[in-house]
Amino acid sequence: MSDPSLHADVPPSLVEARDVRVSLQGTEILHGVSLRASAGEVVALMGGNGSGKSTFVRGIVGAVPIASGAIDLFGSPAAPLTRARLGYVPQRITAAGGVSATAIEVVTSGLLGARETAGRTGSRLRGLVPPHDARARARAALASMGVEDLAKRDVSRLSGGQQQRVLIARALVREPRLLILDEPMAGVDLQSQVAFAHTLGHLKEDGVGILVVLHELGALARHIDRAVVLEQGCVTYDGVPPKDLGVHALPGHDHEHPHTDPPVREGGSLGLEGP
Ligand SMILES: Nc1ncnc2c1ncn2[C@@H]1O[C@H](COP(=O)(O)OP(=O)(O)OP(=O)(O)O)[C@@H](O)[C@H]1O
Repeated sequence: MSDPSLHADVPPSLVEARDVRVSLQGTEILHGVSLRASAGEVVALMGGNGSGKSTFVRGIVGAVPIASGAIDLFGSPAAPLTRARLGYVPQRITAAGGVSATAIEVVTSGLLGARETAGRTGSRLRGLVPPHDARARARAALASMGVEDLAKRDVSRLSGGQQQRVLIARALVREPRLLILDEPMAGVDLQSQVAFAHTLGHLKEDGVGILVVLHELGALARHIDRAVVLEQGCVTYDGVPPKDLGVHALPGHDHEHPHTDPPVREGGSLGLEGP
């Protein structure tokens, strides 16, 4: 990494990926992707289906190996210990996985393995048992997602959108400095999206860095500082988020269905620049 003192105006990054390549089953999926997010910054990772968004965030969290390049988390090379400090909500998984568990149990489980649990510094049990205030923290996390009333419900019987909110609460309960969300709004109704946008605003004010995979900026638009667009495993845009545009404006989008979005501009421009 370059000497930060040489760039005093650039805030230190919570995540910095440089020239990341990932191959899956013999095919290179990411062809040198770079991205950074700093404290208090919300970065939207956008792009058409199959452009590599999930593969990239899975590379950051260590779910797929990177073939080359580098990923720093909290200023150090990514490693299991540094990865344990981030909050991650993967794309479209069911909360319970067939196991019967209440929403509050699912959220409390987010505190297991966390290295920064309050009150247990130095304990051999640190990270292996939930902290004493786990249930109160889990309830607060559920409340921040507007689903406190679901605390005692079996997650396997919740709707997809409700499960998604419980999973976001599970990531939030660790109070991570960096939150990585893969399409958190998928299957979530508009009212809940607006509630989550408020939560996101508070997290941002608290200095949390957020990397969020989105197809549309939607309810989160006003909190997004920067958009990074992937196309076929390459970054084709990194800058000011587009206003009122979503994946329809991206070059990789399949334009078979009718809609009223502005056309993609000629000459390699993505039509994503601000107004
Ligand atoms: N385990 C895997 N093995 C082989 N190829 C894979 C695997 N996972 C993903 N891919 C391929 O990698 C490419 C990128 O997939 P990825 O899921 O990262 O895209 P995405 O941008 O997240 O798409 P979407 O918007 O549909 O979620 C696709 O061509 C996909 O088929």
